[in-house]
Amino acid sequence: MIEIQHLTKQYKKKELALDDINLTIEHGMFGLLGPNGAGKTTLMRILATVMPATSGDAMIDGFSLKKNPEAIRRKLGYLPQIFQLPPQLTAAEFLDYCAVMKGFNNKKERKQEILRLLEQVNLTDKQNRKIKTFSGGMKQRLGIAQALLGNPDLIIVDEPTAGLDPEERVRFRNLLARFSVNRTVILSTHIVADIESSCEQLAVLNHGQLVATGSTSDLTNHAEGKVWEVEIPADSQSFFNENQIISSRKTADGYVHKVIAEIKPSDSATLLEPTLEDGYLALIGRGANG
Ligand SMILES: Nc1ncnc2c1ncn2[C@@H]1O[C@H](COP(=O)(O)OP(=O)(O)OP(=O)(O)O)[C@@H](O)[C@H]1O
Repeated sequence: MIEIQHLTKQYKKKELALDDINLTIEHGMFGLLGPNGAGKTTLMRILATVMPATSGDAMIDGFSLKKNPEAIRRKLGYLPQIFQLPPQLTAAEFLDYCAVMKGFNNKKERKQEILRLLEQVNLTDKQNRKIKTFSGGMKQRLGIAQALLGNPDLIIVDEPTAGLDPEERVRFRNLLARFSVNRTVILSTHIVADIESSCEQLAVLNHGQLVATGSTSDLTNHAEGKVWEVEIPADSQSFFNENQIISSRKTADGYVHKVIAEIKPSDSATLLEPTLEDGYLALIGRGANG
């Protein structure tokens, strides 16, 4: 279990990247959702002991991040948002190198561990191929294999699906969900679909602040009674601002907008059942993404 207590981060004299974060994360797959610049990477890097917090602490399975980062490092696997893989090495050579760095000194044990990991991430038949020939999805799977070295209790994965095609994204998400059965996996993303099917619990960060925690249905409920379908005839002007519009489609007579509004925006507007994405967009204060 992870208990984050009053965690704050300030980069030089800039505004707070994390502002007094308090959060409990249990076993299973946990989603950390937030728009670009929300503070997700900052939080992931602090939990992964790569960077210190300005103030506050987190207890990870009883160890303090501040007082005992080495003990936490031993229990932790981390896949950063941006990582470089050596293009000339094969998948097996790369994992062998990582295993040596992690202290696997026995050659036979190291080999067994690498074969186990390659199988887990479905790269056994690619183990002798050079990394420079790998697709984005294969590189991410190799990245998660190095994070799984030593069977850590906690895996932190920062925006892993960026740049993957839809099929690879689904495959990677399923892979993470499988690994979360006996451990904690924290998945940070700005893509709601990454969280929807796989995370029981989640938190939403925005401008360095924790704006929601709970289940996916708790998040969906933030948009309850606020999502409307509105028809705008071709000869009328749309009266919604960009932040309210979730989606638009053209019809023969004009447009149909899906919008977020606290009150019924027009007589003909129809109330819709919110989705998780609607809940998220309502919470961070915008309809249109980006
Ligand atoms: N090394 C740094 N020095 C100064 N400011 C930084 C640094 N890293 C991040 N920031 C700032 O801290 C805030 C949070 O950034 P962070 O990268 O943690 O957000 P994020 O949610 O991960 O966003 P993204 O999805 O774009 O990576 C942003 O305002 C960012 O500009």
